[in-house]
Amino acid sequence: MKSALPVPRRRSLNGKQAILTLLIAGLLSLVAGSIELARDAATMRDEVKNQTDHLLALIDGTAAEAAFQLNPDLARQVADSLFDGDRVAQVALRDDFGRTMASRERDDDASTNWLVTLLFDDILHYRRTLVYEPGQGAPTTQVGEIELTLALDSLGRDFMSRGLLVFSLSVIKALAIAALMVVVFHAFITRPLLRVHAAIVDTDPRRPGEWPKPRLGRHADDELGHLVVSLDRLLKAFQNGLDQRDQLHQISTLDGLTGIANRRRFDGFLPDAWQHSRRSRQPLSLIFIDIDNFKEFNDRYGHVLGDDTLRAVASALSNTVTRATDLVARYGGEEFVCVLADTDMAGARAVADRLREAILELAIPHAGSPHAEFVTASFGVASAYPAEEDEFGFDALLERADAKLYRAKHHGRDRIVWEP
Ligand SMILES: Nc1nc2c(ncn2[C@@H]2O[C@H](COP(=O)(O)OP(=O)(O)OP(=O)(O)O)[C@@H](O)[C@H]2O)c(=O)[nH]1
Repeated sequence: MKSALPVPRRRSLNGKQAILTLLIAGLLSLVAGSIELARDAATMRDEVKNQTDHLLALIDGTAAEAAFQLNPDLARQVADSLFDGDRVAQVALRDDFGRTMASRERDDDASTNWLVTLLFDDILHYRRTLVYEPGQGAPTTQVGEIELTLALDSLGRDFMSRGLLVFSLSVIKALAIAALMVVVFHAFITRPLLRVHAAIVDTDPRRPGEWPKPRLGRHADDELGHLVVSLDRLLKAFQNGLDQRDQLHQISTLDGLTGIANRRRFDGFLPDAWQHSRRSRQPLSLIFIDIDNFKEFNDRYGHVLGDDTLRAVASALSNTVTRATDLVARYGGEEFVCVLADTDMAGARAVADRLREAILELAIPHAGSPHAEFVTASFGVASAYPAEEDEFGFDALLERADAKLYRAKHHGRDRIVWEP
């Protein structure tokens, strides 16, 4: 029967593991990306300084020549060559008196962000003194200067596009490692764990010792393998406990002398049979059986033979009533009771006839019996169709069967008395 309890929504261990790993990976990739970005910014600063120094070194001779000759055309050519592209915002070439010989300037975008300003503001400006070397041992002369300012917006654009690439690559690397970790963890840890979980879920709680113990292969020697071994021991011990409980329960419901069901078993069985009949709207019958003049038998043949007789009668009764839904029990002393499920009065009388015959067929001598030379028994039969509202009617059925048995005894024994 299915439990009516609400089944809690199961969350996937795999899913949790994947989300957690991705979260950690995301966090790590942010940190790693930022570090990469900082390193790239430092590299870019060095590159920009070196390139600019190199550029200024390249034009240094020509610029000095232009300043020395006070040649504005050459000075313009120098300024133009430096101003090529968008990296330079402003360039000016001055003679030794500070007069501007050539200059170029473009508007720098003022909206450049704070990070770019912070990173590059201190390497934007360059000023070089122009020195003329006449050669042939003549002394060098200072002839002017060249001033150059780099464009912050251009540097910012370059840095942003490089940074985006570096940062994206770092994030992609971290995510790829995380995905690999998810797959590896799933294969090595989560999947075997889930197999243990599935095996426990599939275990029949009534037969825990027969659980489908998972084979974990390469995990046999590690903690997972030990977990399965410990679980196996635990479930087997649990199974032993259940088996012992069942054995004790069986022993406690069996009669020690005859081996058939005892009074305790009968007391539990009758109400259940009654409820079953109520539900299925089937009749239920009861037969009380009492060996006749058994006191006399004991007195004449002794208790040992008396016990043998009780065993033989019990065996005859249980061999006659063989349906799984019926029960033969020793009610007490030399008295037996028989519960017949789904059986009406006619059926119960037929069973009682067969039981009487079975006892007679034993042909156990009973010299002291006033009415027969063999052991006989008296029978009281009662039957009922349990009504839906009659939950405890089995007590009345018991009383009625007992009353019939009393009448059978009263009317000379060795007989079956039934209702009405
Ligand atoms: N050997 C033996 N005798 C038992 C056992 N249990 C009950 N008895 C005997 O069964 C006898 C029952 O005697 P009564 O109740 O007087 O009934 P009865 O002699 O059979 O007479 P009716 O039932 O009226 O025919 C008693 O002598 C009990 O000692 C048992 O386990 N072993």
